[in-house]
Amino acid sequence: MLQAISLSKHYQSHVALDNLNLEVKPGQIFCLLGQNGAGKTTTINLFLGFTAPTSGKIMIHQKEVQPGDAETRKHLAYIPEVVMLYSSLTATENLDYFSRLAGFKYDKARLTAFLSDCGLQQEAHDKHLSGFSKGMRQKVGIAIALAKNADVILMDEPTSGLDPKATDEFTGLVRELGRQGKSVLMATHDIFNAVNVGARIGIMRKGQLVHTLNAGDINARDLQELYLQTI
Ligand SMILES: Nc1ncnc2c1ncn2[C@@H]1O[C@H](COP(=O)(O)OP(=O)(O)OP(=O)(O)O)[C@@H](O)[C@H]1O
Repeated sequence: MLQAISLSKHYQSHVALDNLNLEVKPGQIFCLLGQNGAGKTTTINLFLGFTAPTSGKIMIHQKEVQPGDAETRKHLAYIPEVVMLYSSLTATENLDYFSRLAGFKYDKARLTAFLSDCGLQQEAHDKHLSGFSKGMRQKVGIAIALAKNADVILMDEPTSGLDPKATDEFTGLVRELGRQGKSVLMATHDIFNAVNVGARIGIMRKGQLVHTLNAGDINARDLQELYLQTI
């Protein structure tokens, strides 16, 4: 479980996050919406322990996150807008390498199963990443998160630049992560996708979480209207 408690982050006199409270339960997908500069990436970076809060607390499984803390990082996986992988290695080699870094050693059959479960076509498994589309890289990124056995997955605009089919496939994978009991916090600009995938939706403005709602209680059109009124 993820919690932000009265979380604030200041950069000199600039307030990037202002007393943010949010919770993502196991199996829950939480989509964070907000204009450029609203504070979504700052929130994710604080959960990742990349930077320290000015005040307030970040909790992962009831344990406070300290910047650079290896213990809490074990539970986390991160899917950024562009997943950084080794272009000169194949999909299987990347998965093997990052799994080992996280302390897991899998045989070839298991590595293949992770990649297939994430929808990467078999013929791509042993190809170098240099020829992969963004959607294919995102699938390898999710496979790494699964292989790492992370139960908290943080995503920063993971569908930006994906075509509608790749976005739909990605959405299916994220829903599956939720079914497996993972907590997913996703920053996105994609209102339709947020309604489609998100159990909870938060709208941020100027570092504050202004609205939190259930995806089931709103359609994309009404959410867009609320979003435009909010920002
Ligand atoms: N390292 C930094 N130093 C100074 N200001 C920063 C730093 N990082 C972020 N900010 C500022 O904090 C605010 C929040 O930025 P953040 O990147 O979290 O927004 P965002 O909602 O993720 O935006 P986007 O949708 O463009 O990714 C912005 O005003 C940004 O300029």
